[in-house]
Amino acid sequence: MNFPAHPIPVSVLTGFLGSGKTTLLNRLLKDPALSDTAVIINEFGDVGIDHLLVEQSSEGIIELSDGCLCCTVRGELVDTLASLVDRLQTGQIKRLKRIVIETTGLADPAPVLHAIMGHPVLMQAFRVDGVITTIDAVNGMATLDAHIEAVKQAAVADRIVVTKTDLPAARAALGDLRLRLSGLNPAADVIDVGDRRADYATLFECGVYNPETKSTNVQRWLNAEAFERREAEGHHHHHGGHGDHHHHHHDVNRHDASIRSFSLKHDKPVPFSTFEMFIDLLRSTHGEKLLRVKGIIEIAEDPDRPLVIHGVQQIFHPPARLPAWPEGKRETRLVMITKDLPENYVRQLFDAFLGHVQIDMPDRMALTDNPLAIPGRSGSV
Ligand SMILES: Nc1nc2c(ncn2[C@@H]2O[C@H](COP(=O)(O)OP(=O)(O)OP(=O)(O)O)[C@@H](O)[C@H]2O)c(=O)[nH]1
Repeated sequence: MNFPAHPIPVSVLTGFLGSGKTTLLNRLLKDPALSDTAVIINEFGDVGIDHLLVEQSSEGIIELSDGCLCCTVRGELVDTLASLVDRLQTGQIKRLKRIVIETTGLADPAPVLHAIMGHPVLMQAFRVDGVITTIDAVNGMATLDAHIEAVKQAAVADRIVVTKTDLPAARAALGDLRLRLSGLNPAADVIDVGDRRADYATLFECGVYNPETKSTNVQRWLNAEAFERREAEGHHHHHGGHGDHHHHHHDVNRHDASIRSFSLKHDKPVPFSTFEMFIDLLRSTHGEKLLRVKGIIEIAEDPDRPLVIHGVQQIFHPPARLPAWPEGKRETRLVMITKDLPENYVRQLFDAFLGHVQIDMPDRMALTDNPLAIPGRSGSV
């Protein structure tokens, strides 16, 4: 199989049943920037596939009137992606600039990301650009309360689009919903569907590196600053006398207690093997709890070219190198969204590996020899 000159970006559009995925996508597809885009409806054989697009795609892949391509998944997502590459190579498809995969409302987006990130062949042809999640402003709070899938969809997103904000019933809940979403996932840009920013430029090109233009945008991809801002605000609430607001914040987030989002920093170069051991240990012991991990790492052996890591549960993209450090500080930064895995636990493990010795934590040697020595390993985390 010959691969496209540059990996084709894949965007995953997710969101609970009826939250407005198809409505948003149909609007976006009118933008000429999304011409030569293939749309895959990820059916998973359950419910609610979108009739409009499916009807149009009875041949599997067709040209839409605006020049977009559209296909539907009838079998495995992997087969569909592989066949797209085939058709590109045999000239059946002339150009394919992007793929958008719309998941069903009940799906956990992780398996969709795994289909690309974890496949040795596909990951050379495609790159995960980002996850866009729609949340309905009217029903969003109740949906998040009742369905952990909806919470996960919001937690793994790079962009969250709040839909149905035009409805009068949305107004009362909007403030709390936005607060809750930024509590779940501080790094995701939360955009109102009626906002001019709910467009191609904001929702796509979320990746850290665009091989076509050779441009990097770490700030936009990692958005570690959002965690720092939140930490600063949390501190302010504790000490600044804004007790009511703080209480309110907790109240809004009380249902999401199992989800944690936090950032880790380190200001010295890290030997590659040390960092690798840290990630390997974390994913082998708690992989399914790592909803999303992104990071930029200063590796001791090659400190001028930062290592980029990107994981969804146990599956990590093969680590990539950026040609140089982006603007701003040179330091290791990781952002993590976890489920049932406390921040303190991960932080202590990180510190143990990176050499901050703590009295009540086994050091790196002890942890590598015996992972059972990690506090919480036996299920208490
Ligand atoms: N007023 C209003 N209605 C919307 C908006 N977005 C979607 N809807 C309506 O909500 C309903 C569901 O929208 P869809 O776009 O089909 O939602 P979906 O997430 O694709 O739904 P499933 O594929 O069933 O999961 C439709 O009746 C839409 O017209 C919005 O921003 N405002």
